[in-house]
Amino acid sequence: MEVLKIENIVASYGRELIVDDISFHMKKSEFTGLLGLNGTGKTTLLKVICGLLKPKSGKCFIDNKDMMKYKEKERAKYISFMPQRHSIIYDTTVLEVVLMGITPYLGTFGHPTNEHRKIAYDILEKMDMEECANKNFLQLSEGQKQLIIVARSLMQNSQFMLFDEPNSALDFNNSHMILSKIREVIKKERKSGLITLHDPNMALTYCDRIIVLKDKKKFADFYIKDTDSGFIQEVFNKIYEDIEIIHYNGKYMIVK
Ligand SMILES: Nc1ncnc2c1ncn2[C@@H]1O[C@H](COP(=O)(O)OP(=O)(O)OP(=O)(O)O)[C@@H](O)[C@H]1O
Repeated sequence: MEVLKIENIVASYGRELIVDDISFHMKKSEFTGLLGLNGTGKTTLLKVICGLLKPKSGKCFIDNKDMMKYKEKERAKYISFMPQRHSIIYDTTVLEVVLMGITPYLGTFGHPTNEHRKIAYDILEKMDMEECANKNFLQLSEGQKQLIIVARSLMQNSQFMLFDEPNSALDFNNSHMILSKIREVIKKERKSGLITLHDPNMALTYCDRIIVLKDKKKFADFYIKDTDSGFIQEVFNKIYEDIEIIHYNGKYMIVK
């Protein structure tokens, strides 16, 4: 699996058009930030890409196979989606939540093996969360829950990983930790990530490429290292207004 092609996606809820003709490709070893103001359709687009929402028109292809031709469980082996809000409402341990990531690989009556448990522990350890493994998930703080849901996505180990604001409830340190962890997995294992973020500086720090949505359309799509600061400033000024771009330690940062 080399490329996920997102082609001419149009999506709506009822009559209201939300995403209008968006196309791009997700490639191996690439980490892409999806930016845009509240309500610009970022989550809607992610839901279409992972197959949770049927588009009005347009298609997604993995290596030229229409993704809708895959059964849900099969598709989950190729694409993971970390939603903004988890739907876990029953008592279960943190470890069991992380192990849910392995479900697409198990048969109907299959259970996670000891090897799976070891992998889940390792992921928790890398996030400094191993001491929580046997705690009740529902009793964690919202930020800790968010870390565990990211861990579940990493456990799923899909080629294409989608994350919807995985750092929205995280403190400054954990926010940086989780973004650098996701980047590390993408680079080491040659995966491909698409992440919605509200802080453009996090995107400029950790992503290779930035896609910006505006007025239901793809407004900009650029690779940070190939793009000059003037262009980036122009794009972000049209979104965030009155910003300036500064160059610090080899990275761009924007200030308002
Ligand atoms: N289930 C739904 N039914 C109807 N309208 C919806 C639904 N989900 C989202 N919308 C509408 O679609 C538009 C885009 O929402 P979406 O959640 O995709 O935006 P977003 O860019 O992810 O926003 P945010 O940054 O606030 O998370 C919004 O106007 C929203 O009200």
